[in-house]
Amino acid sequence: MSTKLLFITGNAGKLREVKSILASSAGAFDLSSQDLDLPEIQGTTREVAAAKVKAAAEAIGGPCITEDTALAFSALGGLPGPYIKAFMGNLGHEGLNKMLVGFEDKSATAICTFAYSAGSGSEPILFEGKTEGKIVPARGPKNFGWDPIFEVGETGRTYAEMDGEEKNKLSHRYKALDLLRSYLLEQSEQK
Ligand SMILES: O=P(O)(O)OP(=O)(O)OP(=O)(O)OC[C@H]1O[C@@H](n2cnc3c(O)ncnc32)[C@H](O)[C@@H]1O
Ligand SMILES: [Mg+2]
Repeated sequence: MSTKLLFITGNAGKLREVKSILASSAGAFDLSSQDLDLPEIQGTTREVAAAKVKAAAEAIGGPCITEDTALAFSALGGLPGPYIKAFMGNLGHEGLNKMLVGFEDKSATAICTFAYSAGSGSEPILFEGKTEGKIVPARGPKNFGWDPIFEVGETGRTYAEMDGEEKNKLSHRYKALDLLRSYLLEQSEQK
């Protein structure tokens, strides 16, 4: 029997990647999604993720998952981190590069935190994936967020320069989702 997964997100790029990453677990998951406007608190990536899935589970009244993406610049002590959406929206690719002018260290960590709640009132469980890289002037198609300015590890390529399959093998999202997938498969075996 397949495990039902309700992914609360308003982000089409996330949903596309989650579907394609889970496609390798043929038939194990029955994924649906819903867009809810949830409050996102201030705090660490873990605090933000836990609060979001709690709010989602209360609104839905049942089990669900949420996902939070952070982009942490080393030179800025981990900022913008969970606030990357506002920085990206207001400053764009060029502005994000300009934030690091004056710093030699352009390294950054992409962090994905999936949060699972078994239902309203139940304690969230978090699954975290990280991919190291550096911030560079935009290269590649501008389809998804800050993909064009994040050059991955030693690959010499930005996320945007990779095809979906390649990004989904090494991305922050893949690593976090793989942990969530293992957890859910174990749970369903125990039933
Ligand atoms: O409804 P939710 O799931 O919260 O979707 P969101 O778009 O609000 O997403 P976040 O709060 O997690 O903010 C993360 C920001 O980073 C962007 N982003 C997320 N994952 C990304 C990825 O893999 N590559 C590039 N940009 C990404 C995303 O578009 C947002 O601007
Ligand atoms: Mg959001």
